[in-house]
Amino acid sequence: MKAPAVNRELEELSILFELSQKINISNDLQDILNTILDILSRKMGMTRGTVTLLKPYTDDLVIEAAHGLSYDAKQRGHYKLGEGITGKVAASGKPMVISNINDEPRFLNKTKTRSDLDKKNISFICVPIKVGKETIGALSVDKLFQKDISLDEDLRLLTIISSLLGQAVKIHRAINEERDKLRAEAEKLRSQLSEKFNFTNIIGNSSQMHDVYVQIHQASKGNASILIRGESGTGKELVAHAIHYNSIRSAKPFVKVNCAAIPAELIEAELFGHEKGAFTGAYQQKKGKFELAHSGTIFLDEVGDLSMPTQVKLLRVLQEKEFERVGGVETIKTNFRLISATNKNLETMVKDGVFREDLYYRLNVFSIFLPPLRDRRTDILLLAEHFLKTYAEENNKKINRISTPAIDMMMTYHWPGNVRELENCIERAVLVCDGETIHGHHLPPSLQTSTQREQTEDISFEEKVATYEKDLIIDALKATRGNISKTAEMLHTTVRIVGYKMKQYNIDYKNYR
Ligand SMILES: Nc1ncnc2c1ncn2[C@@H]1O[C@H](COP(=O)(O)OP(=O)(O)OP(=O)(O)O)[C@@H](O)[C@H]1O
Repeated sequence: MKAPAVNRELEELSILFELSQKINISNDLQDILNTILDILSRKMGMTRGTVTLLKPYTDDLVIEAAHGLSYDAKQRGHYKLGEGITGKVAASGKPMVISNINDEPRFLNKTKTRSDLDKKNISFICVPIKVGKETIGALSVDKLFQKDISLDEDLRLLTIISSLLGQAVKIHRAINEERDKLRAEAEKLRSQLSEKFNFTNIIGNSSQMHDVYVQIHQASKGNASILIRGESGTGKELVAHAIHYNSIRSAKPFVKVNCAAIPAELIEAELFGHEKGAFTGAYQQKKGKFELAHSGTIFLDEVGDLSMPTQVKLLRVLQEKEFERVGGVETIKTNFRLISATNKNLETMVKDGVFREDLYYRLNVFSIFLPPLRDRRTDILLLAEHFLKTYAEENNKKINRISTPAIDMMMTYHWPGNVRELENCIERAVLVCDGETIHGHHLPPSLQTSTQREQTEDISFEEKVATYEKDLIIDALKATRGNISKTAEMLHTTVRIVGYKMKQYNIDYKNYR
């Protein structure tokens, strides 16, 4: 059998090892503090552990974490520097040990968690938490008073732990300061930019977005046709709006046509209008989008989805600025500005003979590219906080923070559905969150990274392949906004196979619209 002293040393070593590991892997200070107090209680019989920290630039001490204290008791735990034992330790930077708190008049018992009966047998140890020479708080614990056991060993262990804790607080404060600095800097730049360009609803401070702002500014000054490119959900429509509302046409109509959503046989009537009786169901004359956009801007979204015959007609309108309604003979002249957008590779389509080269040049006089969100990660936090504010207000909820682990999950995710997916993700998180902070578990399962999954699940080869297959399909559905034939195209497979796999994995395409 090992001697008690050896046992104690082993126990201390294992505690210190467990703690330093926790500090190494976690960025979440609350998590670290709770773990420390939990280990002290579990392994050393130290109950009611409390970490009290000085609020920066004040002499107020506030309970940051407490083991075995209710929420109300924690709220009562406010001290002034120098007040009570905790306040004295924080003020002097020296530890205090009280073998029996019943004999100690300075013991304030502010949290009111010990009854008089309890107090009889309790010792109290409080050590300062320091960063360098500065004392930033105190760590205290209760221990059952035992006549024959010296408290010196506990004091020594707590002093080591509090120095580890000091390091963790220091790192945490440095990260927060850095983040606040970046946020303030981003806010400053954003307001400078929005003063200059007034694109208040477009969020993003990455260098790529700065290029986009400059291009929007240039585009809105002229009258040339603009082609906006980028994956689905990157903000192409937002940019089209910004160009229009910053141009001299801003007081005139902005007319949007989603070329992919209108059936091929109706697109011409939609664009150019029709006369009464032009086809079955044409009960009266109807103006087309080009006519409605007179003096304003027409925005052709998903222009890569236009059929060849419609492309020919569109080309004529762009060249001559005139057209006839379907079934009509009168030539209508309009003055519009054209902005179009696509997530397709038009150059390849031209090469493949499915998109007219002359139309391509007409559309692409000035092009603006919106980079995918995964290529401008510095915008993720800014966008997430913007959406958090919007949806918290909309849902009357007081959520004002996103936890560090949740931020890490968002920063490492690849966002196949881009900003739209991030927006949906935050909207959902706000709905399911019932506190003041968005945590990792409020985010959708797709944000759990594959490494996290591998760590938690010991799964077979077949299951891994199935997970990969499922992820591929879901990513493609997000990128195509739930369009099955485009998903099949993107994955170089058939609609039948996608349909079969969706059934197999219980995936509903409607969730990605
Ligand atoms: N930079 C941004 N700042 C704020 N919101 C954004 C930004 N980019 C996109 N969004 C929001 O994300 C959603 C999708 O944006 P939008 O519809 O403009 O994308 P899109 O590229 O036109 O997508 P699609 O190609 O699928 O039509 C919208 O709700 C939009 O407001």
